[in-house]
Amino acid sequence: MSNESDFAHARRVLPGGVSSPVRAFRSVGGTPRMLRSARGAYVTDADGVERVDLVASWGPALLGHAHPEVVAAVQEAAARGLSFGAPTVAEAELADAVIARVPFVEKLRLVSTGTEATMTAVRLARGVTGRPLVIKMAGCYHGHLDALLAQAGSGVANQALPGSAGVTEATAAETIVVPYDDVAAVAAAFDAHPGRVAAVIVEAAPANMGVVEPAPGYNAALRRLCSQHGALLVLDEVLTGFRVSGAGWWGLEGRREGWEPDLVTFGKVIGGGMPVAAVGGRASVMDHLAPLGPVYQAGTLSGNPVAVAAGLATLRLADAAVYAHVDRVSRVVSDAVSAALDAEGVAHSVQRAGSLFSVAFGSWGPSADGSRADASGASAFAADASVADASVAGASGTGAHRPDVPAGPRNYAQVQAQEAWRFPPFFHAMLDAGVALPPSVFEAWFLTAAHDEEAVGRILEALPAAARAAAAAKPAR
Ligand SMILES: Cc1ncc(COP(=O)(O)O)c(C=O)c1O
Ligand SMILES: NCC(=O)CCC(=O)O
Repeated sequence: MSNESDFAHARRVLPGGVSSPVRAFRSVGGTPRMLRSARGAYVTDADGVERVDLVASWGPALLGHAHPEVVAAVQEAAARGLSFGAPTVAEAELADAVIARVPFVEKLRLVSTGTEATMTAVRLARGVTGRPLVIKMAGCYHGHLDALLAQAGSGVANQALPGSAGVTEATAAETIVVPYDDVAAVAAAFDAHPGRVAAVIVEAAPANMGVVEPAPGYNAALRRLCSQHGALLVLDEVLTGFRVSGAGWWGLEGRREGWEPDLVTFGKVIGGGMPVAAVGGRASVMDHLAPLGPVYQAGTLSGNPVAVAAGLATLRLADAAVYAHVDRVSRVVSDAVSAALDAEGVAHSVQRAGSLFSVAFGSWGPSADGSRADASGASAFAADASVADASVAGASGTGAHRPDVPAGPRNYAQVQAQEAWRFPPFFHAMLDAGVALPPSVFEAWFLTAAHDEEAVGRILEALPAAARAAAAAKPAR
């Protein structure tokens, strides 16, 4: 067993040697490390090399890998049977746990992957409204369903694909893609298709084109536009849900601002490392799902008892101290990344949204009017002010001021224009020094409750050499 021989084996029998493209080292080069085990903040590869892990299974491992109490819950559930194909009380308990944290959710449908959750949300929105079209934002990833693969960020960004082969023109035509952070573009899309938009779907805080923190009032403006036009707002919290706070990104923003989506999707942390995801919302919307309503949705392994046990145990353990710790170590690591890059004169932006962060390479200065660099963004917020004016009384307006919007790329086009070629040498220097980052500049870095002083110390030690490698990088010719 070794990384090289195991990956050669995998490549013979799995396309690209992987079960999901983001795991391949396409954009950073080299051979993916074949993992043998994971515990706490560490992963061990087939060569027996242990590294500090900042992938965290792409988000689910909020508590760290193989938390003993989660593993015990899984073992106990497995001993009672792996799958029943019949309802269990644990599913209702998991729904209770979600509803307690995210009170606008009255009912939940459990599925196995985030993709299924967003697919179900889109079908439900179409079924409820009787309308065909969906508006999504360029650079937002919602899983690999046909309807939402256009300009999808994540692995699609790495492949430099506009979308995916195999998606029919008819399907693509039912998705309207607008730039992120551009309220006017959403308003224009509604105006161009009166009475035909079923839903706007947005990542609660985008983290698949790197992290882009929503500008203050952006999600609220989407809420108002959806209400004005009779469409549903689908807030995709697959990545942010139960990770950035106990009530996800909505808990950091929507609760304070007083808005709610019509549907919310969860994945990743809700399953604690096992395949659980969900779509939730008000009963009046959710009850359109079969068996109560006409929108069909099903799954042999949906609500799987072993997976649900992992999710329940994870949510029960994810208390305020866990979130405070993850917030703190994320800040320590992201500040250290920035300091290391500054020390080498590498222009960059650390992109933060709650405890999520990523690094974008390049320069983004505030524009002369104090807002930001690109003209399209400035016009977006002039439009947002008019949306606020037209909104229902009591809703919070955002205004055209943007001093609180961080500098850095704010949409997919800006993200893609960065000096992405600085990332591969940075990534490999970290890997060589014993720190595993997500193998793409477009992905968020994930800290966990298990990243203690020692693990964080190892990350900090690795950074100066990685920053030197980024400084020495040259663009491909
Ligand atoms: C915001 C968001 N939505 C949906 C998905 C799809 O989830 P899954 O990979 O479980 O299908 C992801 C996965 O990364 C995601 O980040
Ligand atoms: N941010 C993108 C993902 O988390 C996807 C993970 C995977 O497909 O393995």
